[in-house]
Amino acid sequence: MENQKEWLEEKQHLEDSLNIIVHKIKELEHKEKGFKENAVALKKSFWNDVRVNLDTAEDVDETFFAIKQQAELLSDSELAQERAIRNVKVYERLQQSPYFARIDFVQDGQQDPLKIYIGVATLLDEQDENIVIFDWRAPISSMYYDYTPGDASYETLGEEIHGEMLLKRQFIIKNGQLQSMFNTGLTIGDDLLLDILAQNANEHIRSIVATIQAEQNKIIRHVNSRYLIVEGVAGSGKTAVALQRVAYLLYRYRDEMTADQILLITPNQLFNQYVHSVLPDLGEDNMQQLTFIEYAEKRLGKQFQLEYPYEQLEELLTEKDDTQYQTKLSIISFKASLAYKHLIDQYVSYLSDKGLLFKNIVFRGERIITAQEITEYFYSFPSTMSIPDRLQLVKEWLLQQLTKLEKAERTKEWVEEATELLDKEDYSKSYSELLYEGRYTENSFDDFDQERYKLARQIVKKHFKPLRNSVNKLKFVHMLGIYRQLFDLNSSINKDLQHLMPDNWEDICQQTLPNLAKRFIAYEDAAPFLYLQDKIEGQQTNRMIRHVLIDEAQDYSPFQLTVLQQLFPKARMTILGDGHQTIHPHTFNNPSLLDTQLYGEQAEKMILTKSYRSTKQIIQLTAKILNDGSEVEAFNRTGPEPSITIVPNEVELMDQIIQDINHLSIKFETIAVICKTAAECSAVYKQLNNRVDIQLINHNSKQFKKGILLLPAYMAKGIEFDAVIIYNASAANYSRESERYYFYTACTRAMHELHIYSINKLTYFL
Ligand SMILES: Nc1ncnc2c1ncn2[C@@H]1O[C@H](COP(=O)(O)OP(=O)(O)OP(=O)(O)O)[C@@H](O)[C@H]1O
Repeated sequence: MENQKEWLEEKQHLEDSLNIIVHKIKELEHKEKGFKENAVALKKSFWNDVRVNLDTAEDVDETFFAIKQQAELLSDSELAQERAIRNVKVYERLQQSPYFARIDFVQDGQQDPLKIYIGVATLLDEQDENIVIFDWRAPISSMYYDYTPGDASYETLGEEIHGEMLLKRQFIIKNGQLQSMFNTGLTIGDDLLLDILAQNANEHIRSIVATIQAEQNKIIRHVNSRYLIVEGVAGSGKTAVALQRVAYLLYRYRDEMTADQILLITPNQLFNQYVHSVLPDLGEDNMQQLTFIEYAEKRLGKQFQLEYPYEQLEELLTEKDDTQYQTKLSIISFKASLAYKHLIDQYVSYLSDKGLLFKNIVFRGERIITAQEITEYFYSFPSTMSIPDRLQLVKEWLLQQLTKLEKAERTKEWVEEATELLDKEDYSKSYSELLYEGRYTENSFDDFDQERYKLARQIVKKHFKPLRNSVNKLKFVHMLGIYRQLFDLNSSINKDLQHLMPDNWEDICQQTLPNLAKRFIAYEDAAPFLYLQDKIEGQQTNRMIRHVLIDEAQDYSPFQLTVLQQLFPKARMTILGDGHQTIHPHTFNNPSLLDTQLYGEQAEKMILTKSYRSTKQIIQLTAKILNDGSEVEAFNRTGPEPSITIVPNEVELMDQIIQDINHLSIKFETIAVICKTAAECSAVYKQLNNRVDIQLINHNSKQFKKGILLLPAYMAKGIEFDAVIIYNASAANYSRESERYYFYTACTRAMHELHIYSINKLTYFL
């Protein structure tokens, strides 16, 4: 009876809230119409309201200000209209589901409890006086995530407010209809969470706003330290939390920060698509997204061929020869290390006195300024000046030299010839320019010479323009040569800096030089190359970005972190990852980005130990792969035991996988067949393609649709699927200790079912 009464009361409350929302929408639509009409009227009357008078300088100023004022009025009206449209959208979202929770809280010293309804946005009453729905990010809403009924507190404006939470209730409201409600006890609606986690996977990660757990809430709302490091087991919600955190930061700093000042660094384009819908679903604009290789490509891609991380991985994962494998691995991990950064720092000090390389400046096949001349000019400045400062002076000097050379060039024969060959259009352009400059008089004697002179000037200027541009961009610095010189065993650098070079330095040189000769920058060289370039040419920075989040941080090297820190000097950082999912070789034998020591005093670390993605059975099996005693706490959701099947050959394997797919397709929407490499995927695709409807995902894939997917493990990073089939977990396929975490990452993508196959002997990881 009591329940029935509460149900009816809540239904009534929902109806009242919906009425307010309808009222707000109508009001806003009315206002929006007004702003629109105003903008149209302003546009129509724009020139009537501005008196254009250009007679005197004062008149020009007056006209300018009148136009500016009118433009500002128009822009205000358009902005107000945009804001109104945006708010209508927020209310329309609230109309579907105005709130997901209610807490009743009585503050110490007060009598009446406050009923706090919590939703994805704030709703005020019709008079705009009282809050009907609290935004989930409001300080008071924090209690919903942090406490169970009983003593509770929250912090607002630096003050701690204490009291008692009398009730904590959750709602499921869909299409404006109350579907269910339940009072919760110990943790936030285990039932609701269970319900959500048992659902099928999606092409996009979902918002977790209604079921954020207390330990996740701390991360979302943390604002104290410059660096927040989050180490969390597979499936513990790191990505979900990162996205909720962006929404929180946008709310908390809404007057200071916009979505385009937040950057999420992601592993690949597929992942970008996977996470891109959460913020719009929460009514916020999306943050910017970038992969490290995209950044490197923006800076180096035009001049060099860059190796993609997947290419590096494929090469290592398919390397059969153990010695070769170890050599490659050690080279890659040295180039990712802070020891290598130190070597480059010392190299830069060395270059301060000698050894910087320049290019000749060539015009029409002729060296007009030699590299030697530039070198001499550069080193004529004292070495107390920084290299970038000296390069700026060299640049100015070169531009002056070019101006002199350009003048001298005008009388050369080739210019005369080029003038003869000009078409009518160029002539008339030069004629009108001369007229504009007041040098053409229609009747003066030297008009013809003037025109010739003008044309010659134009021709030479046009030919010199690319040179000037290159000088302005410091292209005269021979960056590739400078980087290459470091690996030249015959150069004096190798003697001077020998004490900083590892034992296998010769191997490193032998492997690097042929690449550089082909203008090929291996993935492990990208960050060091950019770092060296910045040290020499001057630091490139982006001061607009205020917060950088690095997801899957375990796969970035300390060197890459340095490059990012220098690139975004104004940014705070949230760094999320799981050491057990390290798959990129450059991180092996190097400090992890999850290690606070890399950041000094300014870092705080938070740990997530509970996994929400997979069933208890899957978590128990995958935890065994780690073999280091580490514990993964499973959320209490059960499912069938994962299967491990040994088959004698590939034909049998295909048959079994097809059987599995057919069987799994009945209950699930997204089934992934995960292979070790793209090469293996291609071979499997050929076999499966005409027997089942399967999507092949590779490094170029930007999105996936629900269905059956075939992909290499590195592309599945960060993503999840209803069921996962591991293609061939044989001892032959996964034999190296360094592939353990790679295999673990693949298996932990499964939410509900995991099926592992092996041709003959199974990998020792299991
Ligand atoms: N509080 C929560 N409420 C509902 N779902 C949650 C919650 N926390 C995590 N999840 C769900 O658990 C799954 C795993 O989350 P997510 O992908 O963010 O984990 P992760 O730590 O980034 O995993 P990995 O490191 O393995 O890629 C997702 O489906 C996510 O929606």
